[in-house]
Amino acid sequence: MSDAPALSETSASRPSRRRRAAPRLALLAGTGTALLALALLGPEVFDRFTINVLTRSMIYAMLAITVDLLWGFAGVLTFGQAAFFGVGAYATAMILTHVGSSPALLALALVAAVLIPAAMGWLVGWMSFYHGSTAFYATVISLLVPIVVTQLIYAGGATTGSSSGLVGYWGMDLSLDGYFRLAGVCLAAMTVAALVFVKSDAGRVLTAIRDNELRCAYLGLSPQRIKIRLTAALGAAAGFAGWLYANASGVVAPEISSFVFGTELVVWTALGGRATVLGPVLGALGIDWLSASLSGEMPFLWQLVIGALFVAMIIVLPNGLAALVTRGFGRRGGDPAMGAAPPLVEAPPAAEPGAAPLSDLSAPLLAVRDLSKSYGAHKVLQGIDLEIRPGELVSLVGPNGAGKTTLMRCLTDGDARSGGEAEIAGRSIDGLTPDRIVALGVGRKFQVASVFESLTVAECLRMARVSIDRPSPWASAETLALPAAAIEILRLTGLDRMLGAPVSLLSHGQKQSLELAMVVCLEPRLILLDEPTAGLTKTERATIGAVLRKLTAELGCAAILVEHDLDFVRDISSRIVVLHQGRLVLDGTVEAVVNSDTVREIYSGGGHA
Ligand SMILES: Nc1ncnc2c1ncn2[C@@H]1O[C@H](COP(=O)(O)OP(=O)(O)OP(=O)(O)O)[C@@H](O)[C@H]1O
Repeated sequence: MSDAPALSETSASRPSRRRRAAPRLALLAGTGTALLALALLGPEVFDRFTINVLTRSMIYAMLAITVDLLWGFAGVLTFGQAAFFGVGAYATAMILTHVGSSPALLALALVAAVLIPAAMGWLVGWMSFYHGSTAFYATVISLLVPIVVTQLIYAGGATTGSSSGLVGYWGMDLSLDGYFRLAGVCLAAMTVAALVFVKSDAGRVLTAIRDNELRCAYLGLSPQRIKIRLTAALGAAAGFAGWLYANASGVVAPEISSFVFGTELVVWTALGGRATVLGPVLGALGIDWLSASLSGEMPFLWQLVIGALFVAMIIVLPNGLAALVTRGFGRRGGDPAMGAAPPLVEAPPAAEPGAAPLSDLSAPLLAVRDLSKSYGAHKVLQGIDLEIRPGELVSLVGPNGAGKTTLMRCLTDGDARSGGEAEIAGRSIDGLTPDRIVALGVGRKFQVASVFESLTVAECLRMARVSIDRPSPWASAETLALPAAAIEILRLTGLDRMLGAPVSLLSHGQKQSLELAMVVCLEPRLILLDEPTAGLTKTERATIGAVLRKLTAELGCAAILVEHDLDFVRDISSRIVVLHQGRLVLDGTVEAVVNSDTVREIYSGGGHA
């Protein structure tokens, strides 16, 4: 793919890419070096009390990074990471207490401390993110899991040590300084790995999910599956931190798996700086160390002081401590259109999507029979029969509330309709989730532009290709490889000169065009467009019309266009279908429908069923 010829490259893109890569590398190198220096030189500088406290704080900081990846980057507010940490620590302490201590048993404890929380994380993820669950439900589960784990520890008797915990077992043969250095090196490694991951293309997927889960699903991704895997992986990382903690502290107690500790982790992450990686590290190190120091010096006042400090920090540094450190790194330039972006290149055509290949081009790409949809007793769609073939541009018109958007939903979510059949390229969509229907070759553009507000134009387009080009978990692709049709949309709308611009700065029309380009990036065979020209200028409308005509007439896609602008519909459609009060009342050529008395009656307010 990288051999493909460069089709477009703004004069600013290459130099600015270098400009932006430098601060990123500086941030990585600076963070890694600072943490390694702390790990290696700390024992020479600090007293024993500080070394003791900071060893624990650094382990907590590793745990806080897992909270940040889930909450800051993927948008899943979690109080449950303490449970995975506790399970890892207890698995270690129980093996070392009840089985014995040897290098082999320490290794066994490490395996158990990672695998058990990973399996638990997968189960918790599955319960939290099953199809149809809500963010609130996931957060409630994350509160319940630490409560259940803590209760199991209390009920465990001599096996878990109940409320007294476990103490007196032999961990690794390391001195206090040795544990400090080990914790510091592990924290440095985890921080750098997390920073590399969140800046990679795979890491951007988490931000995309946080921004707009529905759009992710309609780009062929499964946010549920991704979040389940993330929960399992971060459960394993928290378990590893638990293993280190059990070794370093020589004691485990039920409090380390409690939701109170889970909540503290969230507070540290928020005060340090959510979605920054550095934030949770600074938050955990700073607040845990400060709490430990103040609690010794002011046993009755320290919580009041810490509370006042929290309030002051929220007012003075709403973006967290990390904002102080990262202020000089990676700031975007003043002109959004001149932001860094990889050069555009043409991508080779993707492999045939999952649906049966269309050997006969006259065979329907979409076949709908007797489709119906009701909300309770309210029948929104009834007896819809529709067939669409490759190359057709079918406009779906009808007054407000006729059921047009509902029909689009029923064609892109296999669970949405109440009755009837719908097939894409001969394959029933029964029970298929939107991402699986996208894999059959369907692209959907929503009525209100559905893009990713926290990303740049180029990053949005890259997300649109993730289901086709597997993203790297440690790097950002050097080029932006898109289908020729998507590149043409970008050129016609001028977005090719704004690839580095943050989406939040785009106009309404630019967002509509960007979403259309993202849908076209999927190389769909059937495109569903819900009012793509709403709010656009005449020129922008003409551009979208030209693109749609090319996609259907020249490239053989089929398209269903929901549109209120009848002049636009007349100009570009090959067929018009009229929906009225949930029924398909007309299906014919442009001339036949436009001149029909039924349409005049419907649009003049008559035509009630
Ligand atoms: N989630 C829902 N629950 C209950 N009723 C709904 C729901 N979604 C849509 N409806 C109803 O279904 C009917 C059709 O709505 P729909 O949005 O599909 O119409 P439309 O033709 O797309 O209208 P518009 O042109 O205004 O977008 C409306 O009466 C609407 O109130």
